[in-house]
Amino acid sequence: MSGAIRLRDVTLSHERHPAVHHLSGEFAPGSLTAIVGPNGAGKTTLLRAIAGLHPLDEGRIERPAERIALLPQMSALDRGFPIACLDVALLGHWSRTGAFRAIGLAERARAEAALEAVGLSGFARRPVGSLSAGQFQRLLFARLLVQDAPVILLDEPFNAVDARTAADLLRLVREWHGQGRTVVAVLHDLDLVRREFPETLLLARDPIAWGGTEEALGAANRLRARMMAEGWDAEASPCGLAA
Ligand SMILES: Nc1ncnc2c1ncn2[C@@H]1O[C@H](COP(=O)(O)OP(=O)(O)OP(=O)(O)O)[C@@H](O)[C@H]1O
Repeated sequence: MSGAIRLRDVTLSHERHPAVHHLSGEFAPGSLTAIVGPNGAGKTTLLRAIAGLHPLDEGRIERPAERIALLPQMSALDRGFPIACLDVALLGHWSRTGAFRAIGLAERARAEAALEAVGLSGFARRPVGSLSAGQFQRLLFARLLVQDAPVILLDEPFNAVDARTAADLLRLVREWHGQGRTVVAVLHDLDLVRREFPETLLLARDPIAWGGTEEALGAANRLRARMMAEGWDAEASPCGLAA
C-alpha cells in the first residue's frame, strides 16, 4: 500500500491567528506516527489540513491520490443526529460510491462485518444518540474499517473511552499498521505513544521534533514545547510578523 504524505514548509492559521508554522517533513508509507504537543499546538488543524479540510497559508502538502480517512475528535461531532448505527458505518462507503449510487448487498455486509469487528454486533438499528461515548467511538472505527483507506488520521481516538474500549481500538490501529497503512494519531498519553508509536511529531505550533519516538520525546524537547506554549500570544499574527 502506498501512502506517503510530504509537508513542505506548511503554515496554517485560523483567521490570521497562528496554528502551525513552517512545518516540513514526511509521514512515510506504512508509518505509525503520533502527533503530540500542548493544547492549542495546532495538532487538530494539521490533521484537517492533511485531510484537505483546512486551507494552507503557505507551503505544500503532497498526499497520495488514494483516499484519506479522518476520525475527528469525538467532541466535534453532533450525536443528536437521528441516524442508526448501520447507516453511520455505511457512510464509510460514501467516498467510493458517491452520494447517488445505491448501496448494494456487499456494501451492507461489509458495514455489518465492521460493526461486529468493533464489538457492536446487534447495534445495527440502534440510533447513534443512544450510544455511550465508548460505543460511539467504536462506531466511528467501524466507519473507518468500511472506508478501507490507505491513510488513516485519528484525532485523540482514545479520549473519553474506558480501558477495554481503548485496548480494542488500539488493536485495530495495530492491525492497520500491520497491513501497511499510513496511520497518524493525535495523542496526549505519552506512555501510550512510547509503547505503541514508533514515530512522533512533537508540535508546539512550531515543529519541535519529528522522528523516532524516544528521541522526539526526550526531556529537552518536551521542555522546549512547554516553554513555547507558555509564550503563546493569542493575538499574534502568523509567524510572529506584524499583520
Ligand atoms: N475554528 C477556529 N477558529 C479560530 N481559532 C481556532 C479554531 N480552531 C482552532 N483555533 C486556534 O488554533 C490554534 C490551534 O488549535 P488546534 O485545535 O489545532 O490545537 P490542538 O493542538 O489540536 O489543541 P488541543 O490539544 O487542545 O486539541 C489554537 O490557538 C486554537 O485556539
